[in-house]
Amino acid sequence: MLKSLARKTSTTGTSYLTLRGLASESAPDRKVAILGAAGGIGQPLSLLMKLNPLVSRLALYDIAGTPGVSADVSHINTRSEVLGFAGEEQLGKALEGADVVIIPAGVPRKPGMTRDDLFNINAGIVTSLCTAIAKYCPHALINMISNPVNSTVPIASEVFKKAGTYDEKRLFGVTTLDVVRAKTFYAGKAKVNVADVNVPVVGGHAGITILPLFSQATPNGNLASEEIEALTKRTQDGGTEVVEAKAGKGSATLSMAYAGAIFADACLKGLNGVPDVVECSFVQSTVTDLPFFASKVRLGKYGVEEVLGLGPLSDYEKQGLEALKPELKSSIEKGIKYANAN
Ligand SMILES: NC(=O)C1=CN([C@@H]2O[C@H](COP(=O)(O)OP(=O)(O)OC[C@H]3O[C@@H](n4cnc5c(N)ncnc54)[C@H](O)[C@@H]3O)[C@@H](O)[C@H]2O)C=CC1
Ligand SMILES: O=C([O-])CC(=O)C(=O)O
Repeated sequence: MLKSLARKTSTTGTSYLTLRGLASESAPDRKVAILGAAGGIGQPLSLLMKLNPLVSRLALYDIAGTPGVSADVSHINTRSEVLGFAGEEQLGKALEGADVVIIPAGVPRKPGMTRDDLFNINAGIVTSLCTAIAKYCPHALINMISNPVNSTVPIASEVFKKAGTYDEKRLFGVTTLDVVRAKTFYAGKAKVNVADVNVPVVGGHAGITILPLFSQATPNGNLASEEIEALTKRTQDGGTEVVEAKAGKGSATLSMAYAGAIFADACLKGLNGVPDVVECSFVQSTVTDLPFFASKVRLGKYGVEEVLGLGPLSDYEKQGLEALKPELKSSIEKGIKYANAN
């Protein structure tokens, strides 16, 4: 029986994903919309959000397939009411009143592709969805999963600016899967309990732009520098590892749904006034000279409460930081340029 699967999940160890399946009488009403809910990520993410007692209404939107997903998920005896919406004419209804909008809509990679190879298709999808968000729920917190995150988040910011609704505190690129992987790989190598591990991951969400800060990992595993380098590379290539293993059938979906559920849960806790909710996320930032950057973020009643600094870096991490900047800068600029040309 799914009685309690409470798990320690945050970078700081203060936030929990509680899958208790119990209605929470005292939690305020919160509507969560998932755009792309019939997809590989969307379906398990819909399930996990249905298990979250902080959600009172769950809107599942996709271009097709959502009536089935929502009928299925709606039979689960947890707090939230589930509604399915299919096709663009129902998008407004799916979004109206949403507190958090999670976006796993778009095409995934196949072997041999980079995340940037998804740009041409996903940029258009994200633009149309964000245009609707600006109209129907301009104050919602946006959790952007669609790749390439390093460009889709800047695209979303420009769409919102054009619509006059941009609030940098409410736009998040979901990089939680990088943290989830870094924790798992570190725990395996350091032989420590994975539930106790915290590792910040900063930068962006593609290849070398993913920079895990193992020098700050807790508990201290006393790993050799070659082990840290191998763990860094494995974290950076974690997505590709899954793409290759799936051999043409898509990219990470189940681990991504888990990561997306953790991040959305943290957003809801922040909105509800839970103190000290900290997760890594790709947000508008002044931590480096780049306009968007992933780092630890404190979540609050209005979204980002504080973007936290990087903390002390090892020489290896300092090199990694300098090495990632040109690629991240050009992905950000590509997104901004696209949004302004469309
Ligand atoms: N941020 C991250 O860490 C990760 C991001 N991703 C990204 O998430 C995205 C989705 O991946 P999967 O779920 O595996 O793909 P999928 O192809 O299984 O599902 C995508 C869903 O989006 C829907 N969709 C397409 N256009 C839409 C639109 N205009 N409005 C609403 N829905 C629309 C499709 O109908 C489909 O159901 C990909 O871009 C992938 O690269 C995947 C894993 C990790
Ligand atoms: O690798 C991909 O294309 C999907 C993704 O972003 C990840 O798994 O981190």
